Amino acid sequence: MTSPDPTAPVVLDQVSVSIGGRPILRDVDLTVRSGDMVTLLGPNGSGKSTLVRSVTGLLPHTRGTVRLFGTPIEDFTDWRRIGFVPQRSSAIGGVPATVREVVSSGRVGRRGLFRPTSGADRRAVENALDVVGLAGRASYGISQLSGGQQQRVLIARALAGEPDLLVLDEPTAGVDLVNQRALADALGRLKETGATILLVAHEIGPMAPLIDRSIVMRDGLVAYDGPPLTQELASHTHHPHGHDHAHEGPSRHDHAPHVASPFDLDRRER
Ligand SMILES: Nc1ncnc2c1ncn2[C@@H]1O[C@H](COP(=O)(O)OP(=O)(O)OP(=O)(O)O)[C@@H](O)[C@H]1O
Repeated sequence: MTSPDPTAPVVLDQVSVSIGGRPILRDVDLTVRSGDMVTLLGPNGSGKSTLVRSVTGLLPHTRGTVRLFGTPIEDFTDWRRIGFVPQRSSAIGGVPATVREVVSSGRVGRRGLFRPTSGADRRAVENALDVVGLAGRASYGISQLSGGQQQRVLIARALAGEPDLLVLDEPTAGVDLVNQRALADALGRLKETGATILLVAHEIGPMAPLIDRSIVMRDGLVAYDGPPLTQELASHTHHPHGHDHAHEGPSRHDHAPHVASPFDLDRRER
């Protein structure tokens, strides 16, 4: 379900990505429209993380065009508009910082590196901590938190930047229902501000009512692009031909536990 709008938050036009000469994404066409929450589903290794890493500028594409808000990614500089929550990683536990410090680092793009924090910065940080339910733990060291709480810190960090586009890579993997509900709440509130959300997800759970559209990846191709799939539909339907494109019905979703990706504190360094 692509839109012709070239200024949409995310537009991929015939995008291919190869890693070490091996094709990982193949001729992907995709548009994420403004204000939509889109879930990216698909089996283990189908290319979901590769796609979001391309969209967030972490991984160069080898062919095609990636546009963010109408600008080819090579020329895109307004990174403060983009928030990214990487796959959960134990690496964050080793960061010697408090919860508030990590969340505040999400404001750097908004205020500039050496500018003093403003009232708006402090409010955004407190609000983000509140939304993920960690206001009471703001002065804790990151390593004192559980894995699910650390994931919420990363989400708060992205929320503090008040992004127009938030990209999350499996934020609910291994996260209990309480944390999943907190995340759904946070995303719902972000969505109300008009933000666009692209979410790689295995567990849809409490986020289901927020979802506008689902995309299913298979072998580096888009196998389905259409109305939201329920967890059940996504796991019981099958596209025998990987090359088949959107609008033909849902695809089988046989996700296995994810491959961890490195924790990237600053994706803007590239
Ligand atoms: N840095 C890398 N070097 C080599 N191969 C890679 C690299 N990153 C990803 N791949 C390969 O690309 C393919 C797609 O991986 P990707 O992580 O994008 O899939 P995914 O759909 O996100 O999977 P998962 O659900 O397990 O996270 C896999 O076969 C993976 O092994």
